[in-house]
Amino acid sequence: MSKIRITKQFSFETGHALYGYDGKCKNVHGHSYNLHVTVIGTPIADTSNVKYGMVIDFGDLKKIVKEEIVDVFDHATVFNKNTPHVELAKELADRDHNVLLVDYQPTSEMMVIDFAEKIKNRLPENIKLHSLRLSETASSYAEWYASDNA
Ligand SMILES: Nc1nc2c(c(=O)[nH]1)N=C([C@H](O)[C@H](O)COP(=O)(O)OP(=O)(O)OP(=O)(O)O)CN2
Ligand SMILES: [Zn+2]
Repeated sequence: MSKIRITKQFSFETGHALYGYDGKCKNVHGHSYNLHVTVIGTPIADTSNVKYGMVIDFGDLKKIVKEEIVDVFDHATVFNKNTPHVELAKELADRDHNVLLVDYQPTSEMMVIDFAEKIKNRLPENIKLHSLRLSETASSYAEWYASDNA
């Protein structure tokens, strides 16, 4: 049976700031992020399986990505916890803002690496993460490919 890639798209609104950056993105600001998640596998051949003909039910993929990424990052502001931004984060959290501290500079590149690990850990054994595309703006995106990281 052929290997097939299937893709589901997600969007979420997230704030961030790039500590130490030499441009306007050092300021707290936000993006309407767009995430394409592509997995690869073999469509189920067992006619008695309710998921017959599917690599993975789009609904099951949606559940994983929603729980791991969308529900966590949507309407949160992300800061690198290894920088003085941790103080700003604490102030916001104390005022009941949704703050997310991560262990990296929250660029598209670093976020997509984080997302790849989180999604890979949740996929069934027979389904592999093929690639991710994270768009920060209409003209800027970062991609993670399993083949680049084998
Ligand atoms: N390699 C990266 N460069 C930049 C990132 C990033 O994640 N990876 N992030 C930023 C800022 O957070 C912000 O996204 C600005 O990006 P930019 O594309 O420069 O935004 P503009 O609004 O200026 O884009 P235009 O569409 O060109 O107007 C900066 N760099
Ligand atoms: Zn930005």
